[in-house]
Amino acid sequence: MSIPGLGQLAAEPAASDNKTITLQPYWEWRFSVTRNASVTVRLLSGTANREGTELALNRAYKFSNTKSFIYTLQGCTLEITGSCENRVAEYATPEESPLLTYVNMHFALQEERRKVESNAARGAQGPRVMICGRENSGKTNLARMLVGWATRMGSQPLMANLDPNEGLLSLPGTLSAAVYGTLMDVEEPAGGFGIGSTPSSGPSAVPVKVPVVYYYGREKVEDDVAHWKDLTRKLASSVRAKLNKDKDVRASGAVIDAPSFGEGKEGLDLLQFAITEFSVNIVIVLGSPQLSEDLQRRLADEKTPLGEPIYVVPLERSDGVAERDGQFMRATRDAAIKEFFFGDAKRTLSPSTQSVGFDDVAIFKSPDESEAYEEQPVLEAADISAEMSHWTFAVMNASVNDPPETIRQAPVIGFIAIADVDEDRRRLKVLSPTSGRLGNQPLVWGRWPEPYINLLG
Ligand SMILES: Nc1ncnc2c1ncn2[C@@H]1O[C@H](COP(=O)(O)OP(=O)(O)OP(=O)(O)O)[C@@H](O)[C@H]1O
Repeated sequence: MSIPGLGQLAAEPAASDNKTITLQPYWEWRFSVTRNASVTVRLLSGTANREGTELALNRAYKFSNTKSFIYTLQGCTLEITGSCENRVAEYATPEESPLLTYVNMHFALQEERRKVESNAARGAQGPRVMICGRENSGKTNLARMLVGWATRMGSQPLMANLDPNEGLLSLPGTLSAAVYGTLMDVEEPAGGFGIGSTPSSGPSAVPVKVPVVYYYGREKVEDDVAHWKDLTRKLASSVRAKLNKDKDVRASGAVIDAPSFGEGKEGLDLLQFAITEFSVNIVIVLGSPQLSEDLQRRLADEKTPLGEPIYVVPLERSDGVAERDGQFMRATRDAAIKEFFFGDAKRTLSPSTQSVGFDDVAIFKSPDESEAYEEQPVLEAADISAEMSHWTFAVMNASVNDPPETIRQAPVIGFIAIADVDEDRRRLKVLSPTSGRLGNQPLVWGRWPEPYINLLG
């Protein structure tokens, strides 16, 4: 797709020296940096944002293993140090940038929030917005921008992620939600579940957000639709409880990042299911006219439980959205898991390593695929084996004596990893963010993400 006015600057394969670039309002500096490289960005003048969060003047921000962009609404000068593919996206006027439509959307939402503020004590709710679109349409980015901008204006929206492929303040393979009453982290807005939910040994520059997390343990919604629907229902109910309990959050509403479904009937059914569960009243569709039309048709006569109509708003997909191949996604997952246990350059964590007897833990897994097709899959006790080495396990907020379905749908307290299995001595080496005993909590062994890294190696 070509956008009129977009200066097609050739991508620079690698810039290994310092350079200074000046961006006009609504221009973007797009960059892609590999796992083994890093790039440092410093804002020298003007204002600049990454996702919804402003960069501080003269502070060095370091990025690695990411494809992203820094944009400016007022114009800025950036100093770039390091090696990465990058380019400047120029627009002759702000109207030609998709960002302007996103900013306008934000102001429309802010206006809705302002309107309900005075009635929030009587149950009025701010907008519940779901962002839909195909793969790589920029959904997650837009969700983060809308939440970041709202936070900056004093709102406290909830953000929820229904796409198990990427974790929000959590590990991949989960569905989660959290209130954003404060800033996101410019360098890694996705990180933090381990730090937020467990005592950490390092200080955090950005206030901690404690998410509610459910464990799906698979990559795609299609892998186990019934389970995804159960967890989506659970997450929606947690979100509802939060909106009911806190009037500031209620006035701010929620932003929900939907999974990328195809345009077929099943995808539409699942989107409609999530829209109903979360009482969504604004559906943003990024770059997919067919999906917008189909949703518009389906939702035309629907109302939320508060009696509101459901609006479908088609928005343009930015041509800057980057393709991320399997290798890149795997590196991102590895980094998220490693960061959960060990922290990052800014916050080093010291996980504990415990030796635990086979009989002191209760591990559950879903039955094999073949059985799962026959009937609704439930959990079954798993025999401990060397195969479990290097996998992560969800620690569930349930008792080992609870029925399997209760365990499977319980909220997650945290994660542990099995570093080593000694079958002869019947002992496990367990890596945990905290030093407390594992206790009576059941552990669930998902099927994804697979262990790619040796966490102790
Ligand atoms: N304007 C842009 N310039 C450069 N990179 C961008 C831009 N917009 C988004 N990206 C990057 O493109 C990638 C995909 O974007 P994003 O995750 O928002 O898409 P998505 O639709 O949520 O993807 P998924 O298919 O995983 O659901 C991300 O790495 C994101 O940072």
